[in-house]
Parts: sequence; C-alpha cells; structure tokens
Amino acid sequence: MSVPCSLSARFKGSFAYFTVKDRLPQILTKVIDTVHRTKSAFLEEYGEEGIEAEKKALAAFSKLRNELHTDKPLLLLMDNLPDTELWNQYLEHQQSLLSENDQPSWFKSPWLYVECYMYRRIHEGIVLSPPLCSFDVFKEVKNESFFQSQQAIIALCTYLQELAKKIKDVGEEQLKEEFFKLLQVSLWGNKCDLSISAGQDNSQKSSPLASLTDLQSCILVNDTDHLWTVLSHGMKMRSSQASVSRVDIVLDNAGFELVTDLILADFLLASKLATEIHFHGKSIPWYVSDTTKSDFQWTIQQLRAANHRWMSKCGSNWDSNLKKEVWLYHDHLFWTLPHEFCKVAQVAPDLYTELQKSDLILFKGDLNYRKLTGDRKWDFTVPFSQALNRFHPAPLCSIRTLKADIQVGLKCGQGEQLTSSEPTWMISGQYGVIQFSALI
Ligand SMILES: O=P(O)(O)OC[C@@]1(O)O[C@H](CO)[C@@H](O)[C@@H]1O
Ligand SMILES: [Mn+2]
Repeated sequence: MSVPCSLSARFKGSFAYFTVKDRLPQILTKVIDTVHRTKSAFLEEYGEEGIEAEKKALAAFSKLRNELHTDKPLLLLMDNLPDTELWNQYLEHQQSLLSENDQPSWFKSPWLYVECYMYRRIHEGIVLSPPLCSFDVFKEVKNESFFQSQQAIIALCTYLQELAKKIKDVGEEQLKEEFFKLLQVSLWGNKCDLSISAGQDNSQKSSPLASLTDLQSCILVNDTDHLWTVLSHGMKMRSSQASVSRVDIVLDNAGFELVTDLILADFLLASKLATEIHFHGKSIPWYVSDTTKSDFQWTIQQLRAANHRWMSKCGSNWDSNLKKEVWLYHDHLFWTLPHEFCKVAQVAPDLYTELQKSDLILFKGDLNYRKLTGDRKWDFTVPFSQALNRFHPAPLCSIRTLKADIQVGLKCGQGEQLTSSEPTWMISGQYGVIQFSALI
C-alpha cells in the first residue's frame, strides 16, 4: 500500500518547521537552565564528581542545541543502552532512503524522527554524565504541573468517590453516561502537555466536569458509542463465563492528564466494564511531560498522602489495585523509539503479542496519534483504519486533542471548513477526537 510522505521541517511554514526552528531549541534551553540550577544539589549529593558531571551534561546539551540550530547531520548514539542499536539502525535506514550526497538532518528528515531523536539525545547526555544517570531533566516541571492542578484533581476525586458509593445501583443508561463523561475528562486532560507549551505552565485550573457540555462540539470524531459497545458487550459475555476483560491505556502526560486516566481506569474496574487495566508508560524522560514509572508511582503516592479525604482515598485504592495486580504498569522501550506503530510487530514482537491480549487499547495524546498514523500528509477524509497501515493488535481508540497538523477520518469538507473558519484548529489543542478502529 502506498503512503503519503512524512511531515517534516523541510516544508517551510509548516508546524513541523516551526517546531524544529523554535520550539525544540526553547525546550533545550530550558533543559540547560534546569541542569545549571541543579548544580548545588549535585554538589551536595555527589561532591566534586557531581560538578564535573554537570559540566559534561551541559556541554553535551549545548552541542546538541548547536547541531539543531545549524541543521547538522544526525549522529549515531554513543551510549550503550538496550535501544542504542535500534536507534543507530534507524539512522542507517534513514540514510539509505537518501542519495549518497545527502545525510539525515534536523530540517530535512521526518519531523517525528528528529523530534524523538532530540529527547533520546538528551537522555544520552545524562547517561554519559555519571553519576547523574537517573536525573530526570523534566521532573521539576512535571511535578509543578501536578500541584498547579490541585483544585481540578480534588473535584475529580470527589466526583469519583461519590459515584463509587452508588455504582452498584446505577442502571445501564446512567453507566453509559458516566463513562462518556469520564472519557471526555480524559480527552480534555490531554490539553495539559508541557511539550506544546515548551515547558510553560499549562495545567488545569478549574473543574473539568463543568465545561464538558460546552466542549462537546469541539470533538470532531466521536466514536464513544463504539467503545461502549465493545466494553458493555464484554461485560455481558463475562457474567456468564467469568473471564477477564482487559483494557490497555497507552499513557501520555503526567500531571493532570495522568490523574484523568487513572480516574477513568478506576471507573472501568468499579463498574465492571473491565477486570484488568494495563498501563503503558515511557522508560525515559520524553516530550517533556510524558509519564515514566517514577511519575506514575509519585502521582499515586501524592494522592495517597494528600490532606484531602477523597484524594487520599483514590490514592490508596489505586495503590491496592497495583498490589492486587488488577492494575499493571509496563514500560516497553518501543514507546520511546522513533518508529511508527505499524512497525511494532517487526521491531518489538513481544510488545505486539502483549497488545494482542487486550480487548481494547486506548492511545492517549497527540504523539501517539502521530505514531498511529505515521505522521504523514494524509488527506482529512482517509479512513482511520487505512492510516493505521495494518497496525491492528486489538480494537483500538485514539483519544487526543489536536496539536499537530495531521487528522484523518473527517467528513467530506469538514477539514476545509475548519481551516477557513479557524486556521489554527489542528495545533491549538482546542479540538479533540475519540477515534475508534475495530479489528479488521
Ligand atoms: O503527545 P502529546 O503530549 O499530546 O503532545 C505532544 C506534542 O506537544 O508534541 C509535539 C510538538 O512538539 C506535538 O505534536 C504534540 O502536540
Ligand atoms: Mn506528551
């Protein structure tokens, strides 16, 4: 099957161009500033060795920023991590697509590749600066964004606990309504990412439940009914056979968005729409605010320890879900590779086999959407299942706010109409999709 070309900074004036030219250097500058500001903590923890490491990391990041600014060729990774070889093979593959005189570079290669590559090079800079190896350059902003969303988190935890009290008596119609509501909360939670805002505060300040009705018209594709059919069918089948219904959530951002995902996951178990939830996070710091294992655990511990009855109730329930293994956390290295998802079966067959066990996979966020659709110049009306390019481990759904200029599965004329009335509709995060594809 032929696929369109990749989005790339080589298209001047595109969002990819703007990202590589302005947003990525801004993020790198913030990284440099963070490491610099942490100097005294490094000194305290590791002595002189910490200071030497800080200098080494800063030199690596300044060099990286310079390579980016001047559109230098992309380089092989020099660390020795489990994914190093895969990254270096990917560079060779990109090279093989070019003529002999050309080399993959920041402003010429696919946007998805170079953007992922920047985060992997940041990680390399840290890993090659021992003893800083486990320092997360984005931890501080992720934690701040959690604290800045406190009121919204309290509102959600309170709502969930009130719902939990009556859940056994809730009829099918109301259950469906509650599911729709919490799914939308999780969708709009995706507005709060720190990559699009280049690390600036982008947290949820007010209760997200109050604005759902107003926001409904901003959901451009809403396949919630299909999701409901899959989940409620699973629930009915199970009552006769005592089997499991497994939902996988491929997580995106820590902070408020993660809490909305955990709230949804809690509801799926409490309502018996699912019996097992598998979360997939990132194994290295990624796209500023993406969730790592440490963010996942930290968030649950923060809730547990909170000085608010319903917040701490949520935290302790979630802790016990993990202990009972009805919630499971995975962080396969594939999620931080530059590959499109249609390559999972080939590059990470173990992950593909794991995903095939799912009854429904929810992919959160914009980057996952870009990877699902290959980050290509698709027409707006191309069916989602076609853009998936044969990636189909299980029924799946993308839940994303639009923050990159790619969107498929729209009605004829819908994209063009939005472009003329609201030129920034694809990158403003004001619109969203809940886009489903059944097994074919
Ligand atoms: O995956 P997320 O957190 O929803 O978004 C990540 C993101 O901000 O990073 C890219 C730009 O740098 C955009 O494509 C996208 O909006
Ligand atoms: Mn993200």
